[in-house]
Amino acid sequence: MSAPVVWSVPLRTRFRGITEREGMLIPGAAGWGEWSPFIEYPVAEVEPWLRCAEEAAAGGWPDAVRSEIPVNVTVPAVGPDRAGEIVRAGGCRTAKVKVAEPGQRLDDDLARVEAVRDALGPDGRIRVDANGGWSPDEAVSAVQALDRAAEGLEYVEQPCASVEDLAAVRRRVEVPVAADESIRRAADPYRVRELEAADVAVLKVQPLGGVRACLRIAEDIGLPVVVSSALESSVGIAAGLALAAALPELPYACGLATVQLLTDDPAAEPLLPVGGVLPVRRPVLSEAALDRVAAPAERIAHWQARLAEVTEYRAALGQDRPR
Ligand SMILES: O=C(O)CCC(=O)c1ccccc1C(=O)O
Ligand SMILES: [Mg+2]
Repeated sequence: MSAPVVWSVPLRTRFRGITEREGMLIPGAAGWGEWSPFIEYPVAEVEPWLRCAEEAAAGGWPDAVRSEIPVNVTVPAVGPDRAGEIVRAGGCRTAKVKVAEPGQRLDDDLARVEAVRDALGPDGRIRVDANGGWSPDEAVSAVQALDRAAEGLEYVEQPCASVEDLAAVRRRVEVPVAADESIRRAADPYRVRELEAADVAVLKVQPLGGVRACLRIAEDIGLPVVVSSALESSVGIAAGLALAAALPELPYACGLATVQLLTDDPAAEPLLPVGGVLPVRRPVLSEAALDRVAAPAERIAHWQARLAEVTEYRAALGQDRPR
């Protein structure tokens, strides 16, 4: 059995403030698992991300009930021309557009969404993701304006940061509301259900502790689920696909087409959509690709130290094995 590998690749365009994405690939009996928490996350928050990688490596994903997953193209907070190019290159019938980027204005979002509508044509679907960037009042007026610019929004993801504000906005707009950070970074993901704060649950397998853990949340939360990536390589995307494939119902396109945002990938055939869908499969890694994406020595040392930190954290909790 081979040892863990650390990969690092530049992004095609800056996304949530990052220009480079990196992580660790962990081998196991069932194949590779990906552990790629964001650099700034503290140890308690990155521990469930490791559980996801360990589950992928060890095996035990639930049975698939479908073999293809419809996906959205993800449009970062770029200018309108670039947004149109990304949508046309993606070949998807649904686009998710980032809005409320720090340092930008609503006019930038409106121009981006209009360009996405032009590129998609009248029957494509448009959703927007504000990553909690608006106050409730800002959210209400922005959502109404964006709904007009898009000629109809499918939903707005995480318009405000807190779950209480999400619930308040949901009562003031007609556009459906999706919860993302209110589930994956919340002490209690079920507050979304208690407060009736959302119409859609966005689930990401790494922050939520793996495919089986997410399947349980999906069963309990009582909302339609959109499986979305955390900007993983094809190895991590495969875990999201395993969840999307196992859900009894999948009424929306998933946010798993983000390998398009990376400049390279460790897989011989990266998980890029064809005709708006991704196949449900694990990628095969190639030696040549692993050489290209290999991280420099100081980043390997960083990830090894971080892994040791999680191991110590688990031991301190009296939990040296993952839950
Ligand atoms: O859902 C998608 O289309 C892509 C994934 C995505 O947007 C994302 C990727 C990394 C971190 C956060 C987010 C997010 O949904 O907020
Ligand atoms: Mg989101």
